[in-house]
Amino acid sequence: MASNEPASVRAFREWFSANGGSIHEDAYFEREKSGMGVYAKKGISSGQTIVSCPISLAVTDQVARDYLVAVLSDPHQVLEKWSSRELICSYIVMHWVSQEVDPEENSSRPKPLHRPYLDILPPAPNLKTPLQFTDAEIDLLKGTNLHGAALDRIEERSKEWKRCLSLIRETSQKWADAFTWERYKTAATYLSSRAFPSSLLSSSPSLSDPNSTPVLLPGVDSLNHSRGQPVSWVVSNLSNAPTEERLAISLVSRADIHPNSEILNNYGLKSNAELILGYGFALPKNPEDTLVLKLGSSSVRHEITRSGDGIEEVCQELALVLKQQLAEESIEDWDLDLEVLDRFKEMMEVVSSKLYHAGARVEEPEGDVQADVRQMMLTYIAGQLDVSKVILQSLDERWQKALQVAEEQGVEVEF
Ligand SMILES: C[S@@+](CC[C@H](N)C(=O)[O-])C[C@H]1O[C@@H](n2cnc3c(N)ncnc32)[C@H](O)[C@@H]1O
Repeated sequence: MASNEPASVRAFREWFSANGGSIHEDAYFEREKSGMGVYAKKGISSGQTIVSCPISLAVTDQVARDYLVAVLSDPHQVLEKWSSRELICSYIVMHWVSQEVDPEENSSRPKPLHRPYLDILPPAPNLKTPLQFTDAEIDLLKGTNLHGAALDRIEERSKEWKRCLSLIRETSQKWADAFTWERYKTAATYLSSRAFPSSLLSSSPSLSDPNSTPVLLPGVDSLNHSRGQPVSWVVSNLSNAPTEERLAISLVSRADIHPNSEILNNYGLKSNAELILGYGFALPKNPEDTLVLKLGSSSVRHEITRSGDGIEEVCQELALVLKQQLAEESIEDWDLDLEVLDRFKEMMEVVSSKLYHAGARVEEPEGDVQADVRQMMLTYIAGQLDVSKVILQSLDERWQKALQVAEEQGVEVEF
């Protein structure tokens, strides 16, 4: 219960409410493997606000830029080119850097503002996205879509870190020494696993605005995810003054919450690949899983769903490729269909075999591989295999139909 909450949570609550935030009186934080979970002391009925964060407490790119402009030497032109992620990650890392290198209370430099918030976030060893994977863990993903995506993610973040580091170094070598890759990865993981789109802060909150930037909302981001959990976002005015600073974003539960049960959020419909890359967890039998297929050197990316959406598009692309290869030669439609299905099936046999091999490697209890990462990968690979079975089954059904068409035209197909 609240009185048994860790000291960091008590400090967070104090800071949060002193700055206009509020947490439902029957909600309490409990330490768990991934960080914190939020639970209900008593039943909480649908329609109640669970947590409300003033927009003035949000970590936005503007907050990050203002701080960096104040502490760095001559940053203006360079900061203009930084992405929202670079700004926010650097702002987060500077909390640890300034505490370590510049700890005196009376230092004239401005202090970053979100220390009590960062103190309740999961420590680096609890984070499990590919940014934290060991080389052995990354290697286990070979043969899956996630392998390339994980390597790309690491390379992108590493480039960002180096860019940020070089500006920090111009101000202080000591700061640069403390602005480590490990810390940047932790900040980037906080952002990928906890950020909300800035479009949520507008008067008509939306989760899908392409121009939106990532924003951290202390307290609101403390809830774990449950697929389909009914919640809503409400932008409200904390006082009568209609200024931006007085606005707050609240998470409202749209389901009754039972005593002692976890209070959950809904992060939206995400595949296990997205969940692993950004959040470091996977859901068993996730209905949002997709298998990504690309034909040869084609740049077209086909995402096949568990219900088989996307298969037809692969067949169409294969048919185009085949027609180009045949050039002037004419081919009956049923013959083209069978040829397409043959090629698709061959491709799927390779894909499935790579997935089976990846699964078998992950099951071997060897190497520098954490048990929870191993389990997460098995869940992911099982989902990939499920989709590949859906595809193979659909190809068989399509094969039968194409044969029937051939027969109706009096053709006997030889194998
Ligand atoms: C926005 S935070 C949620 C609160 C978090 N547990 C904390 O300590 O603050 C997202 C992180 O919580 C964990 N998480 C959320 N939902 C989860 C779920 N359904 N299963 C496993 N881990 C989950 C993951 O580590 C994820 O990166």
